[in-house]
Amino acid sequence: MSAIKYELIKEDKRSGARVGKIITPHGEIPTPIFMPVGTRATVKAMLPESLKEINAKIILGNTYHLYLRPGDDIIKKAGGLHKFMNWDRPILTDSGGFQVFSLSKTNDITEEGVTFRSHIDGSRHFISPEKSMEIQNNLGSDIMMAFDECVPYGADKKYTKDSLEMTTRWAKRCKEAHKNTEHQGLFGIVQGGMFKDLRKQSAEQLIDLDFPGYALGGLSVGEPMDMMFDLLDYTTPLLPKDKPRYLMGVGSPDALLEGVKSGIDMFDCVLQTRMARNGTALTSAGKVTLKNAKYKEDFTPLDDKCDCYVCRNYTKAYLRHLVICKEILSSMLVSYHNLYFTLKLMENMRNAIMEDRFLEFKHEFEKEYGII
Ligand SMILES: CC1(C)O[C@@H]2[C@@H](CO[C@@]3(CNc4nc5cc6c(=O)[nH]c(N)nc6cc5[nH]4)OC(C)(C)O[C@@H]23)O1
Ligand SMILES: [Zn+2]
Repeated sequence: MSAIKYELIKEDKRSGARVGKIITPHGEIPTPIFMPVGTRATVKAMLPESLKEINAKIILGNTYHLYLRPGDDIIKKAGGLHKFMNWDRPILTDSGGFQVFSLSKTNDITEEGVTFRSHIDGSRHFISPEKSMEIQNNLGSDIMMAFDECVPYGADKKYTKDSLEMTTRWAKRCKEAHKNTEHQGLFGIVQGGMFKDLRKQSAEQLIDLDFPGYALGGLSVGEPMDMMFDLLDYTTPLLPKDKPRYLMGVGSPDALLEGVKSGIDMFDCVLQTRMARNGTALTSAGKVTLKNAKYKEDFTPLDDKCDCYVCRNYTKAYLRHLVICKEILSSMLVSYHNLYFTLKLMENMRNAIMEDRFLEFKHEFEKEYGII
């Protein structure tokens, strides 16, 4: 019996968009949903109470980072990641493979697993599918991701095919090593690079292994946006309708709209909080770069269409002042607004799908945001 169940509530008649609900041991998640990224047991500059205020339903943690610091053994002793970070809602943990490739300098990939040097102190480590399962089990996340190889953008077809076939073998090993099936669900990750036939092969092989949910990996890795959207449109419908689909590492408002249109249910991205720390806000009229001198005496809210705590209590001039002075509060307030804006966009998409006006909503948003 899987710890993760999905209920399909409504399908859009004119696109792949759909509304659903994911039921997890730590609560229910309405979909489509955006998941704030809490890599090292914190969504940067956000209190758990603030995350609840903006209606965050699920956050991400990361196996690679938490294994290196503070150590999954310490988090286990603390009673698991939920207790350790004071977050009692669902948590999804990525499996570590991707971070090894994107963060650590030297890594040696074999059938057994990956040997790498820590990006923190250069110490040598080894992660296998079994080790990734052990770490995620110690963390106690509601949704665990299979250990996979994310091939770099531009990898050739032979390498990509060999890699996806190893990722399938690793997924099988993860499933066999996955013990705590009552309390933790395990999602497979579709690879296949930029090749549609390999994406199909990867999806079919993982569907045969029967996971409670499927992620699209190997995207948002530097490929052109329209290439990602084309692969999305092709691959998403290959996945089971009665299981959640998760697009890893995506994304900006335009990518979220396209992903929902293709039938994606779950998203995560560091963009919202990373941009905030650089003083850039997402608003209904597009991006606002607060450092711009034109905001020096602009005493209007960040976004006059946003009803969040930040837009109700502060002005662009004040936020610009905080950013220029590199005040810690600037990261807190702009992160709060960017995440609220993104979660509100997902809620508005869910409502539009329920009311059979998703494509109209998408067009209106894109026009006002400046995408079209
Ligand atoms: C969009 C934005 C701002 O997000 C940033 C930066 C560069 O892209 C990101 C986001 N893209 C991304 N693609 C992924 C693919 C996989 C994957 O195939 N497997 C597994 N296990 N996890 C994955 C996680 C992923 N995250 O990846 C890092 C390098 C984490 O920084 C993120 O641009
Ligand atoms: Zn706001």
